[in-house]
Amino acid sequence: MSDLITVSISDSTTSLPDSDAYSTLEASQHAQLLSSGMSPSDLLAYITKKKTLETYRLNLQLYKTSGWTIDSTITRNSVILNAAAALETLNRRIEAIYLLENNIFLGEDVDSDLEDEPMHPSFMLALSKLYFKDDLGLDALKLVDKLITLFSSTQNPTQIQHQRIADAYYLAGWICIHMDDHSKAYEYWIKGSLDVPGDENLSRQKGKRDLWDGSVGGEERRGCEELDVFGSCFFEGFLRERDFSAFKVSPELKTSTPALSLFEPSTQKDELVFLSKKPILTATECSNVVEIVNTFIDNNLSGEWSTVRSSTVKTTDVAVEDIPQLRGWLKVVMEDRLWPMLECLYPRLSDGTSLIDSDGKSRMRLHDAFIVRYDMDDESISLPEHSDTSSMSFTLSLNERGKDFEGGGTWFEAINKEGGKVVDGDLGRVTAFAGPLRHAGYPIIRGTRVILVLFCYVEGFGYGKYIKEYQEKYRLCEEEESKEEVVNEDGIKASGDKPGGYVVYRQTVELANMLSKENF
Ligand SMILES: O=C(O)CCC(=O)C(=O)O
Ligand SMILES: [Fe+2]
Repeated sequence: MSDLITVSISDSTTSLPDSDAYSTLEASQHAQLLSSGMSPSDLLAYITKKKTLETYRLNLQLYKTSGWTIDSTITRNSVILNAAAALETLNRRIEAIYLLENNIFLGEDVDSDLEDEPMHPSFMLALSKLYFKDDLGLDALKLVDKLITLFSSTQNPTQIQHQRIADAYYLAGWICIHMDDHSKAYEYWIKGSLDVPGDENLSRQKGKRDLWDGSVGGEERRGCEELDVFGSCFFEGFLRERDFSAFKVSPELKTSTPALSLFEPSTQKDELVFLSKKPILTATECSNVVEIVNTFIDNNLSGEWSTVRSSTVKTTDVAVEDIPQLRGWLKVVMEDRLWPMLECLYPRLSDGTSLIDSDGKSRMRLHDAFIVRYDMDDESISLPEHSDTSSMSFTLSLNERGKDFEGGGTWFEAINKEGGKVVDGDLGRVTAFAGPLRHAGYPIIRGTRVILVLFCYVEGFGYGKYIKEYQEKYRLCEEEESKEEVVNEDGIKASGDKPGGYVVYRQTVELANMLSKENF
């Protein structure tokens, strides 16, 4: 999960500053640097760094001279915030944190005159973002909670305060997602959307719960009949041994597989990946779904697939929540087939509970669902190694190997110590696995492969603490840092991708935007 914060989702355009802020002297200096061999992107980085340093120095100077007593357009708070933002951009986070915590410029000969005053809310929000980026999730959450409490007691909040509280709720949710506690994240987002009605980010998150949670109504079921939902592939309940091929974590890789920590070892028996022996979706259902997706892309995206994630390779996918015709169908599939399947595959969690609550209802919830397309002609042929933001994930094959494509499948690192293993389900079959496992979309070599991917979580089961404990027990963090990527002679990794690849989901891109908003 650490790539969540370290990956910088920067715009790769290399346009130079506009002419207003750009003197002739600077322009000629830059032209010289370019002609001496500097690349445009290096030049842009150089210019940005120089400007940020200037911003920092200017604000330091304003602070030293109490500039706000002369210039009424600035305030002490804005000076401190601007300076801290510049420090963060300059990769001087410790100084930025110190400045916001103490109102003192570290290493500068200037005293604070604000020592005993309570921290300003804008500092709290900025500081919690910095704590979060610095992997201090608990500190960040504590501060953001304080901010939420503070605002809850504010009468008639201003527009700015409204935005700040919406951001605080939004950030709180992301901190929880990063700590692998989806239930708590949605709690913050739902409460936030009620406290700050109309905030787009918060209502979209609440909208996901309104959409996916709760039993399927009769109306929704009837609407699904066309999709052959009640096809003949139905199992009379699932049996782990009979209906699935199970893949064990290789004994040599157990200590480097924290995903094991989510489950009770005696019932899980080191089996974290399962492939259904029979189709879970009928052939008609699969082709109907693919047709609906293609029609959606044609009608809404001018026939062009795009992506909801950020990756080092070209990826094309679409979120199921955005395709109205598929929503009811997916709900029925989850309730009737996928949740019962998980109950038999993952009978007991590491906290001793099961996937059924005390009322006999499933605790499984959908976090995100995507239709993913790999297409040889479109150069989107694989997905680099990653772990999902989920306790359990599914990939379901919506078209046919041999007929529609060759290659592909889901690669898992932990189930074979010699370069992992590709698990490839045929049409309508499902691969279920523990989300924190390292896996990849293995490259196709012909045609178009279409799959449905689901990220799920268990209501009330925050698994972050189990992962952390496991990592600490086996000191995985240090190992991971020093772990070299194993690359074959042809420069390709066992997972089928090039070295250094990553993939992060839409939520991570949104998160990165949120963290950099208003300079933080
Ligand atoms: O292509 C596959 O089978 C894997 C897809 C996957 O891991 C994902 O979309 O998160
Ligand atoms: Fe994945």
